[in-house]
Amino acid sequence: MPAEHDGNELLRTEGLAKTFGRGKDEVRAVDGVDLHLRRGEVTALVGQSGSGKSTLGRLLLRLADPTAGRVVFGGRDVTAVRGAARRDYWREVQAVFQDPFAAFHQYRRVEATLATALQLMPSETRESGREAMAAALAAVGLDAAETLAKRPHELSGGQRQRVMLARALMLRPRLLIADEATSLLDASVRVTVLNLLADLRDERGMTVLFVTHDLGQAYYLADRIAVMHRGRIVESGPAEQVVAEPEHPYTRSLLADVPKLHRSS
Ligand SMILES: Nc1ncnc2c1ncn2[C@@H]1O[C@H](COP(=O)(O)OP(=O)(O)OP(=O)(O)O)[C@@H](O)[C@H]1O
Repeated sequence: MPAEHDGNELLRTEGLAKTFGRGKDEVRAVDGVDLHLRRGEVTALVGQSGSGKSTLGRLLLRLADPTAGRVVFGGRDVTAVRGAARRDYWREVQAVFQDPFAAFHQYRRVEATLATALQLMPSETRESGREAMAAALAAVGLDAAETLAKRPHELSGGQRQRVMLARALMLRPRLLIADEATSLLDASVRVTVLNLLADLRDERGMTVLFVTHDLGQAYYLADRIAVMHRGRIVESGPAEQVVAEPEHPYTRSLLADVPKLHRSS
């Protein structure tokens, strides 16, 4: 796949790498990745467990420092942003993860969880925090009056994941990274969340990086698919093309093992 340096590009990585350990224990979790995310598109990053997807996601989020390479967001090199500049970056790039329980305190009410997003908002807009919470909950199909006082155990898995999406949306990010965000959900709820991500793209023009081990879900949702294997992107292109005419043997092996979307695992 040739590099795309068109005006539609929101994020790109250049030779991005992350190595853990040394000598014989060395693991090249991310090994020279050139990833391109276009504005207003869903790109799926697909690979089996251990292929390096989460490490790449953490590098993009600036939660880890790369061993080599660059991350360019909106034309700006963000590879080494820290402190206030990193907090600014997090307004533009938000993430939801597999287990919404893990990210937040078990006994914390939804309102307190959503309030943590306000800390990242510019102070002049914090006044309207409650409205921002209600609007974000409405955008994910939840009612503020019913939801704000609830604790995680009073919500279903799908509702919890939608609360985490609402939290991310409050910051109106330009890029949303969804890392196995639908993996633990029941099949019907999973389709609801996948459709919600599609709506965010279609109605808000949001750019989404959808990280998954499941090529079936990737095909359902994504405009483009990048296949990751042993720290490298081994194949990428329009979703139709990658699925219909896979070039790499690893992609073909993933295809042979596509779980049906309506199955729960
Ligand atoms: N902090 C770390 N220290 C050492 N090795 C690590 C660390 N984080 C990840 N690795 C290794 O890097 C490789 C890629 O891991 P990573 O979690 O990114 O893969 P993944 O595709 O996201 O898999 P999963 O879906 O199971 O999380 C694995 O071999 C893993 O053991």
